[in-house]
Amino acid sequence: MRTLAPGSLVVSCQPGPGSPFRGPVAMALMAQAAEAGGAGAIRANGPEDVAAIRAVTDLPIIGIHKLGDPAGVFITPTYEAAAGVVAAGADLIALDGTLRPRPDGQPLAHQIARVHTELGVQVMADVDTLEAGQAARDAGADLVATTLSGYTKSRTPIEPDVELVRRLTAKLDRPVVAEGRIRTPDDVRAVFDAGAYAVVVGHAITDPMDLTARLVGAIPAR
Ligand SMILES: CC(=O)N[C@H](C=O)[C@@H](O)[C@H](O)[C@H](O)COP(=O)(O)O
Repeated sequence: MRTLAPGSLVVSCQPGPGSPFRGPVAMALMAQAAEAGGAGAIRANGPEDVAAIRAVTDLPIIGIHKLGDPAGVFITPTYEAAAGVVAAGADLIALDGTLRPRPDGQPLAHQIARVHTELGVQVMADVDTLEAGQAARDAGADLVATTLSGYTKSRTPIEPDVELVRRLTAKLDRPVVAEGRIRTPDDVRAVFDAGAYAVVVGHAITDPMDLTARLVGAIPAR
C-alpha cells in the first residue's frame, strides 16, 4: 500500500460545480498532468474518478467520497463510502473529522477503527479547528488535515489557515496536512514553515474556470 511521503504536494483532482471537466476521463488527465508537474500524490472524489486515476498513475491516491448534504458531514461520511473508494484503488482515506454529528450517529472512532481493521488503510481526518484535530487524533486518525477550516461556521476567508497548521503541528503527534485555499508558492512556503507534513492544492491547479474568473476580475473597468 502506498503512503504519503513527507514534503509532498498533493493535487486534489476534483471538478468545481458546473465544471466541464466533470467525469473520470478528465480527472485522469488532470492527475497525469499533476504527476508530470511533480505531484507526490492525488486526492480524488468517488469510486469512478479514483478508478480512472488508479489506471493511469502509481502515485498514492487519497480517496474521498462526498455524499449527502454539503452543509453537514459529507466527506466520506460512512464506512461504506470509504470501502467504495478503497475498492476502486485509493491508498488512504480522507474523511470528515469535525465535531459535527455524523449521519450514521456513530462516533468518529468507530468509522476510523473499521477503516483500519477492515480496509487496512490510513485515515486522514479533515478538520476545521484545533479541538477537532485533537479529537480526531484521539479517535485514531493517522494524519490530520486543515481541509474544513473556514467551511463549517462563518464566511470562508480568502487566505489559507496557516495558523491552524501551526497550532495542530504544535499539539499533535501526527502529521499535519495543510489543505484549503492554498494558491501561491508563498502559501506553500508558509504552510511548510508552519510545520506541515504535506500540502494539498485543488482549485489553484485544477479549476480553469476559477483561474479565468480571477484574471478577468483584475481587468480595470473601462
Ligand atoms: C471544503 C471542501 O469541500 N474541500 C474539498 C475537499 O475535498 C475540495 O473541494 C477542495 O478543493 C480541496 O480541499 C482542496 O482545497 P482547495 O481547492 O481550496 O485548494
